Formats: sequence, structure tokens, C-alpha cells
Amino acid sequence: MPAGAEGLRLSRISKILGGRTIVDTLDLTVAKGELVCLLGPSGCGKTTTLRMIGGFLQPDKGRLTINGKDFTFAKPEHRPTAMVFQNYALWPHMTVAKNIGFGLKVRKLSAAAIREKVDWALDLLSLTHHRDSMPARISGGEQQRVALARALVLEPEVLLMDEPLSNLDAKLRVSVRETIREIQQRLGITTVFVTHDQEEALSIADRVAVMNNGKIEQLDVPAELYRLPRTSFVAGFVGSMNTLDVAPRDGGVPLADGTVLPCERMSGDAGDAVWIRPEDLVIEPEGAPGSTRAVVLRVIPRGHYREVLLQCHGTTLRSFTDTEPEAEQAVGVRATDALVYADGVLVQQ
Ligand SMILES: Nc1ncnc2c1ncn2[C@@H]1O[C@H](COP(=O)(O)OP(=O)(O)OP(=O)(O)O)[C@@H](O)[C@H]1O
Repeated sequence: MPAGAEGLRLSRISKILGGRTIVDTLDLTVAKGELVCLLGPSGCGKTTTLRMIGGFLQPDKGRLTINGKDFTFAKPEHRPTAMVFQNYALWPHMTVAKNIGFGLKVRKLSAAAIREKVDWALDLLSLTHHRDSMPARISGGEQQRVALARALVLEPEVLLMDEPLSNLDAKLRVSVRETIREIQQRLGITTVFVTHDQEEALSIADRVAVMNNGKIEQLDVPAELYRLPRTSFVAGFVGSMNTLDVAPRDGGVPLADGTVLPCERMSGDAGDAVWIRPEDLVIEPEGAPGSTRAVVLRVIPRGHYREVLLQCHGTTLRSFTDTEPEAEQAVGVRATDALVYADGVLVQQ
């Protein structure tokens, strides 16, 4: 965990639902002001974990503290948390301003205090011009900003977000994501953000917790998670990979016909799988020293780079490259970096 005070701590939290262990003795500490993403495939227990933090579900085992105080069994309304949902969950018959102020009304704040806080939130999220609009009349991105404003006026110590961007189209997703991150950092709110989208997690989080079967497989800053995925599950979930089920040999990677693809750096020298990121597979002119021959099968333009499929001694490889090879062209390839796994666990020298 980064230096600084602790905001949220889950200690050995478990939850059984329908006779199955959905969250399994999970430990997670989030620093004050930090944004941690829970990332993982459908059904791995992300939402169940978030619902336990929000108090909508009670853990069967374990303990949960917020800023040092125990809230393991507290009801949602007695916790210093606020949740933003995937489907916005706005009241359709209330204006934007009334939606934002609803939780404050429930808390019996004076009309003047509610107005002041709602004005602050409208301004923060650039929604002032929609103060009197009905939710159905504003866009999806604006509706999600209203949902965020409604959570923020409650001044939560921990903000919980459950796939808040998944109902938005790709372009809007990026812009609302940037708004969320900017405001979260400006206000310094401890945040747990659930997503199954690895690109979203890597771009918004201070740290990402990759979950599998109710457990956290790796909790790390995005760059480290990408650079050194500690299990093949994490490696398969974060970024793109060439996955070869072979043992490394002679400082490289044996291909289908036994030829060794040279590799400059390998995480280890013994294992049962070698994984190479496409950007670590370099394309050079045929016969370049330290390379092995390959034939280009397909070139897919990806904007500022190209995705190239190669036939290399009986093995199909994928490279992301700045070079401009053509289909059927013979080239040289070599790997700069490779991750070696044994029984699904990263081998490090
Ligand atoms: N009330 C329940 N009774 C039985 N099983 C449940 C219940 N709620 C959730 N589950 C199961 O728990 C598992 C984890 O659900 P959860 O919603 O936490 O997953 P998730 O990682 O958030 O996935 P998704 O991205 O699909 O929402 C799923 O297999 C789900 O079917």
C-alpha cells in the first residue's frame, strides 16, 4: 500500500452465497485518497465484495474498517460510504437537482444546506445548466454524472463504483472516466471501482486488484501489473499475449519445428510456458543478426501501430510494430522480453 493513512481495510472477508464461496478470505487495504480497481472476469466476486463494503451484504467471516472504525455489520445508511451503480438508478420523476439532493433530504438537512451542497455538486460536474432537467431528457454520460454528484454530496469517506461506465459508448466512457478520476483526486476520496475492462482499470486506478474465484491474485500499480503479471491468469487478463506452452531452451523459445526464437531477457530459465507481449516481438529485415525467419500472414492497421500475424517455424505469432511489413513478406523476428511460468506462476530469477 502507498505511504499514508489507511482508508479502508478488509481483513479475511468471506461470503458464501447459494452454498458457494463467492469471496474467499480476502484481504484488501486501500489508502486514504487512493483509487483501487477490482478487476476480474464475470462471476469472480467483484460486486459481492463491493456490496459488503457498502453494507448491502454482510460478510460470513472477516472484518471491515473505514478510517480505523469497525463497520463490518453496520447498515448501509450508517456507513460513511456512497455507491454509484452501473444503471445510474436515478429517480425518473425528479429533476436533476432533486435527484442530487435526495439523500440529503433523507438525512433531514435544511433546505438552505441542501441547496448549497447541490449547487456545489452541479458546478463540480458541469451540470448547472441541467439543474431543472428530468433524467430522461439528458444523455447517458450526463445521467452518470448526476449519479456521481448524488454520491458526492453525501461527502462519503469511501466512494464505491460498480461498473459505472459500462452503459456508455466507447468515446463517452473515456471522457466520463477522466472526469471521475479528476474529481476523485481533487477531493481525495478513497474509492473502490469495479470493472471487468482491463484498459479502464489500468488507466484510472492507483492500484489494481485482479480477482479470480473470490480471491485477489495480484494487487499492484498498473505499470507493474502489466510488466510482471505474477500468475498466468493475471497475464491473460491484462493486455495481449503470445502464449506458448513450451519450456524455454538455449536462451530462447522453442517453436513448433524445434527452432529457437532468440529472446534478450527472460524472467526465468525453467518453466512450462513462455508468454511474450506482442510489442516485445520485434520485426526486422530478413537475416538481421539475432533474429529468426518468419513470414507475414496478415497486417492489421491499428492507428498509430500495426498488428502483424507471423508464421514462424510452424508457430503463429502476433507482433505490435511501427514497421510496415507486407503480407507474404519474409522478415526476421526476435523477442526482447518474455515471461516464463511454471504451473501458472511466474518464474523469476
Ligand atoms: N444471492 C446470490 N445467491 C447465489 N449466488 C449468487 C448470489 N449473488 C451472486 N451470486 C453468484 O456469485 C458469483 C459472483 O457474483 P458477483 O456479482 O460478485 O460477480 P462479479 O465479479 O461482480 O461479476 P459480474 O461482472 O458479472 O457482475 C456469481 O457466480 C453469482 O451468480
